[in-house]
Amino acid sequence: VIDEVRQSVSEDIDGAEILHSLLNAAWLQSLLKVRKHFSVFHAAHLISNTVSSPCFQALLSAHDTVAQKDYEPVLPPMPEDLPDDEEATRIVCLVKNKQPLGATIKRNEITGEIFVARVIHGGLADRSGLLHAGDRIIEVNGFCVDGMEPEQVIQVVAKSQGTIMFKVIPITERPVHNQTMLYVRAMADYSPHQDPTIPCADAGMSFRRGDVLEIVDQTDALWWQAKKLPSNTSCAGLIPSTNLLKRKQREFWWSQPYQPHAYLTFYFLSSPTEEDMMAIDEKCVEAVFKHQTLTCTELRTFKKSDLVSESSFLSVGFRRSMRLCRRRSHSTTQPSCHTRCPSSCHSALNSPYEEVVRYQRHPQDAHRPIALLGPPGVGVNELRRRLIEMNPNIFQGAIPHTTRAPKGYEESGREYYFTSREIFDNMMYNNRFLEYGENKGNHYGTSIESVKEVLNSGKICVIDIEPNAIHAVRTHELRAYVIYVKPPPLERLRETRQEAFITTNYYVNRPFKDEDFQEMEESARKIESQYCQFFDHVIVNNELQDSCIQLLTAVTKAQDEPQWVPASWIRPTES
Ligand SMILES: Nc1ncnc2c1ncn2[C@@H]1O[C@H](COP(=O)(O)OP(=O)(O)OP(=O)(O)O)[C@@H](O)[C@H]1O
Repeated sequence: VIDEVRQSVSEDIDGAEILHSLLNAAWLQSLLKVRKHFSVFHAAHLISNTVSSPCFQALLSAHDTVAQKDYEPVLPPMPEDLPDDEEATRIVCLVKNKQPLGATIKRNEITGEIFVARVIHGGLADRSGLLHAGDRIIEVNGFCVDGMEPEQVIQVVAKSQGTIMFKVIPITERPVHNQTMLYVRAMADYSPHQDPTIPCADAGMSFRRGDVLEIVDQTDALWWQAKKLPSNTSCAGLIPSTNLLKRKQREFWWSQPYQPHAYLTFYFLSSPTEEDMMAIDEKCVEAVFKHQTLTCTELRTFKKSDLVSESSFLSVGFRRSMRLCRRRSHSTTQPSCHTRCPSSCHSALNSPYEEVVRYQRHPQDAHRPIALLGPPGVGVNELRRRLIEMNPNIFQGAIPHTTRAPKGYEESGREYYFTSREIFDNMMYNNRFLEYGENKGNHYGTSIESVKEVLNSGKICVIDIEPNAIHAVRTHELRAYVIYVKPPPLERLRETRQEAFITTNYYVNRPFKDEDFQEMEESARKIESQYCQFFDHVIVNNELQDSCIQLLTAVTKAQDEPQWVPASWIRPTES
């Protein structure tokens, strides 16, 4: 066609005539017919495919469900007697349901006016988007609130049924919300009802060391808003900011007799400093309802019967002398077993919140080492031994270093790495030991390299550590998963340990005595009070078989499922 037209143009023939004959050409008419049929068929085919797709069906069904729903209660009509300067006021109707309203109020002590002090993230007020911190409340359900006590205003709100109507003068300049996503692990306990400085205890959120918190609002420099994870509530609670909590800890620490780790267990909070007064001397009242849920775990991959297999294996890292070094450090006030403290550990110790991120080990990455700890005699080594024995192709201990001479049957790199005192000291000064100690004049230690050696071979390294070596394994370099083995109640210890033997300094181990159990419990209490925030998992070693299954489950999860880990492991800030 193009050729024909081109020819006609060059021959200077009447264009209209050509166009007429072209459009009437039989071939063009047929072509147009085919095209028409094709496009109708194609569109119909496309539509029928789309409509019958499961997604579209689900969408239609969702639409029908929503459309059939009656949304109750119907909001009341807008009041007719709105003042002339209606620009300046806003009527906000919120329908009460079982969720918290999520706002605190305060009174200006000079003018007697009532203001919204804080809107809690995720609460009803926040989700409505209609109430903001700084809005002045003039009326609640038709009651003028000026001059009322905040508690009286709350009473009015509490008594109202169905709908609550607020008449407010909106704040002219709303503060910019600082809502960067931040997850932290609490390094201290906090209870809002024991904190006289919190602006509104009912809006506060308690937490315990080790809890993972999602910080949802940092607008206020002193009081952040957070949710405890895992959470099934949309409404956040007030918690002290890092700086405020640090200050409270410092004040508490100075008010206590000397205790090296007092800051970790503070509950009672001192009175606010002058700087605090400006921001937190607000009279705030609110009722907040909260719920918590727990999740449960399941065993994957291995069968219970696997746990009793009796294959022989090389029992690396179970050396008695190394364990005795530790035992001595428990029984004396002077530690005879020392640990490496990486530079990041000091900042971790000083901060009340540790920033964490969700970390999922990539299948090609090295495994996470498993660090077991517990009070002496609780069964750390029994569990570790059984785990390795069950599958020596997957699990292995780290080979310790020693300065003692090898015995006839021993080989360097099998039972121990036999090293000179000079090399040992060198490694010690260069922070290459996770922990080290002395027994009968000989030195023993577990090196970072020996752990990495196991990991590099593709196996999961399972070590037992002293509690104060936690900081040495919770590093970007090792990324250990820490499991605490806790003794069961005294009664259960007596029942289950009838055949058990305690490791002693003497050649022969002896059966447990009652005072051993009591010492174990006392030691467990101390460990928990200082280190529980660092435990990734806790196993109560009651029935040995159950504990083995729990250990295996935890170890599998540590490798295959996402975990909260310090953010510094993923984006290290220190060299
Ligand atoms: N759940 C249990 N039920 C019965 N006996 C147990 C249980 N757990 C461990 N035992 C026994 O208790 C004794 C002490 O356990 P284990 O040697 O593992 O202690 P440990 O925690 O490694 O302490 P240490 O290093 O100080 O010896 C062993 O005889 C072990 O078989």
